[in-house]
Amino acid sequence: MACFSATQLHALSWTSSLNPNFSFLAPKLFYYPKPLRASFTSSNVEPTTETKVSSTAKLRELCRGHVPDHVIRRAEEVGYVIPTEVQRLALPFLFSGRDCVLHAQTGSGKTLAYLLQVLSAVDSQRAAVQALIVVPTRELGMQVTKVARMLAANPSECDSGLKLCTVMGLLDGGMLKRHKSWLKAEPPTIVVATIGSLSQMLEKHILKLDSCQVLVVDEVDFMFNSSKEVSSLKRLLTSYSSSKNRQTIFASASIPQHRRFLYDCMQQKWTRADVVHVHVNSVEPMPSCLHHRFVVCNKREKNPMLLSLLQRDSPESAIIFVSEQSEKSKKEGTAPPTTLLVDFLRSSYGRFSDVSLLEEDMNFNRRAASLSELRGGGGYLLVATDIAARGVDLPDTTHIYNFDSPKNAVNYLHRAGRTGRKPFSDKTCFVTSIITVEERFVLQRFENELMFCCEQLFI
Ligand SMILES: Nc1ncnc2c1ncn2[C@@H]1O[C@H](COP(=O)(O)OP(=O)(O)OP(=O)(O)O)[C@@H](O)[C@H]1O
Repeated sequence: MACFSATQLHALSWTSSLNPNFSFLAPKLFYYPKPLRASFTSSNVEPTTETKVSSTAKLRELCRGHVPDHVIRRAEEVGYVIPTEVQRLALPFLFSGRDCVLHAQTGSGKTLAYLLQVLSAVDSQRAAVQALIVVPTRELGMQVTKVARMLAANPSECDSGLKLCTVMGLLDGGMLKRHKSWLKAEPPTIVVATIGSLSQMLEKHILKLDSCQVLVVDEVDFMFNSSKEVSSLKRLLTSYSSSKNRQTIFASASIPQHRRFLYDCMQQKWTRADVVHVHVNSVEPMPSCLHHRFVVCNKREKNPMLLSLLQRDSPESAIIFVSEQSEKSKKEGTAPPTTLLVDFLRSSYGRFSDVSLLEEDMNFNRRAASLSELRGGGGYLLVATDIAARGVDLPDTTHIYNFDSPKNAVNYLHRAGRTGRKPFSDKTCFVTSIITVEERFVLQRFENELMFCCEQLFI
């Protein structure tokens, strides 16, 4: 094995981050001197006196003078009293108006961090779109819209005749006709949008971003990696509005080659040059309360193996990830693997009254119904494709099962991150992969890249 000095390694890691061809150096993390738990990079930003926050400060103290009092009260009412680490570190930068890349573990509270800044920047008395939040899926969009509306709601001011901050969900599969009338009649203060619906509105000049002060792109690495979305996203960042006239916030739990990404942000003018990279927990990309396990079996034994695992674990609430149906199998008219598994579980596993399903090919209403049923309370068993892996917040999930292996380490991280989503809880949650012997080395690669250890179960 080649041996590098710390300086050489730093240089290599920098080069590898800038040049995608160096990505084979991924396990470099093992040779790194232990990085800081939280780091501020790109423009070598260290917290200044104004941005330094005591580690015991409550969310109220952090937000005072920036976020309207009724929003802070709402946040407290729903239990957001102590800030999470990313909130404590990022909010001072966000409130100062700096562009930020929020790079922190799944379930660490990035949504509340950017929503508090959005609600501090907008003026609800102005009828103009002042903040835009772009998300990759309708499901995540509905969730963010709901949290934004919940925080913005203020019945007492409504009574006193003051206008409330309005939030529009401009999401794929929504009623675009109704949204057009809404935008023309009285523009909402905040728009949460998927890029497809947003682009239609921008191209037809129904939505204008002249007054947009804050632009958030959630799950930013996913958006830049999606061939369908990337050109629209780039147009949004540079043509439809200018980084000079807005605050830009990017968020994700995974930003592979983040130095390269920050370099691109500045070079391509997606952000201003003094963008801050708030990187929390760079040593541990996944929450530490997760216990990772695997079982080995033949492909044909996967169903009974899953059943044995469910009977053994007796999960309170679980998500089972299954691969999407291949184009070939669609053409052949075969039933999707998700449907087959749901049918199998419905007939052989009686612990839950029903097994829910969430996948791309379902119509949007059924997808929405599936998620709201789960949020209704009580335990659930959800069979899903990777559509549920990004951003979806079902905090009661205690177990994740990878019935089919994720395509890469980033997908593993986001699937695993659908559990362990209670920021101040140490309760162990389980991520279990059902693999064949041949897949063991792939899982080992994920373990190296994401720095976790998987225990083998013998059932
Ligand atoms: N300060 C807080 N106190 C208590 N709970 C919080 C706090 N901030 C966020 N949460 C809760 O933590 C959970 C995860 O938050 P959120 O969805 O923002 O995570 P995230 O960082 O965006 O995760 P992902 O990368 O998976 O999208 C949510 O259920 C949210 O309500």
